[in-house]
Amino acid sequence: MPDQAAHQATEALSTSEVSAASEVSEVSAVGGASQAPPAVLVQDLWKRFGDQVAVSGVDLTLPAGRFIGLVGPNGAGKTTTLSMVTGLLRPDKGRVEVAGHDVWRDPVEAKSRIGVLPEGLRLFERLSGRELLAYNGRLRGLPGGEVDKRAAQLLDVLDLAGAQHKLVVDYSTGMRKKIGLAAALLHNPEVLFLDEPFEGVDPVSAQTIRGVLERYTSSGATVVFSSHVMELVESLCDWVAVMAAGRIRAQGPLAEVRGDAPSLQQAFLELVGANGRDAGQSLDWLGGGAR
Ligand SMILES: Nc1ncnc2c1ncn2[C@@H]1O[C@H](COP(=O)(O)OP(=O)(O)OP(=O)(O)O)[C@@H](O)[C@H]1O
Repeated sequence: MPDQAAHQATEALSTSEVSAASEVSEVSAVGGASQAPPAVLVQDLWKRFGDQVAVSGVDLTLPAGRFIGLVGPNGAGKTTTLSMVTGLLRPDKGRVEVAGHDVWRDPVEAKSRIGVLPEGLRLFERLSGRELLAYNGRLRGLPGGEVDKRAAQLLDVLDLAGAQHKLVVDYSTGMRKKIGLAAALLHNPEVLFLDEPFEGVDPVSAQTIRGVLERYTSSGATVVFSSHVMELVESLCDWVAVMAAGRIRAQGPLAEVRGDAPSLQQAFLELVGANGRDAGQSLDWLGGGAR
């Protein structure tokens, strides 16, 4: 039932809303995939916080039109990398292009093609969900009528129509993720970056979000999302980059990165060197009861 609901809901999004993304895929189809710029190109990216090197020499080439997962253990550098790729944090060194535009030299062009749902999303709490979308749409330069139409459709699809006049400060964690996603999608970006988009989201809402994202990528747009949940990445993504200790350990089509391992989880544990790590055996006092 949630599957059907998500399908019907995503059908409600008009084809005009994905037209920019479709144009991208048509270019690839006519000109050949090799001629379209990658969705994201990262070269020799570095970031240090004091003594801590958070990102050390990351190179990434993420193809357009894919559902891409960026995975890695806590502290691997995923958020820092995504922040630099989306123009939110200045790199110490390196180059980032999104859809062929340099994020740091040509930020206006690059940012008009990007949608972002960052970690720890800060929203204007004293606006209603509907007002927040109207504000974002106008900031993005969309005409008022178009903003109204898209906002109403997104609120409907994401099951927020009933809460559209409620203040954002009164939204639950999952509702905040969904309104943040709606704001990130409103201008129909070519590349959507999502930091842990399913965290704190219930299974029905997760299914709805999934439906929206699948519809979005099927029209030629690109999703890049970070997650710790390997089953989710394995079921959603067709391209994966694995990060550990500030470096990329593997990147490529899901099947290639998984290799002969029985699951992405197993491949991940091997790639980040976590296999065989003491998983609590040294805590010989732990077990309840004894003092
Ligand atoms: N503003 C900051 N100041 C100091 N250190 C930071 C800052 N931001 C990140 N770091 C450090 O950089 C490293 C990478 O952090 P980052 O948040 O990018 O990792 P992550 O892969 O997103 O982790 P998680 O999965 O736990 O969210 C960590 O060691 C973190 O402590």
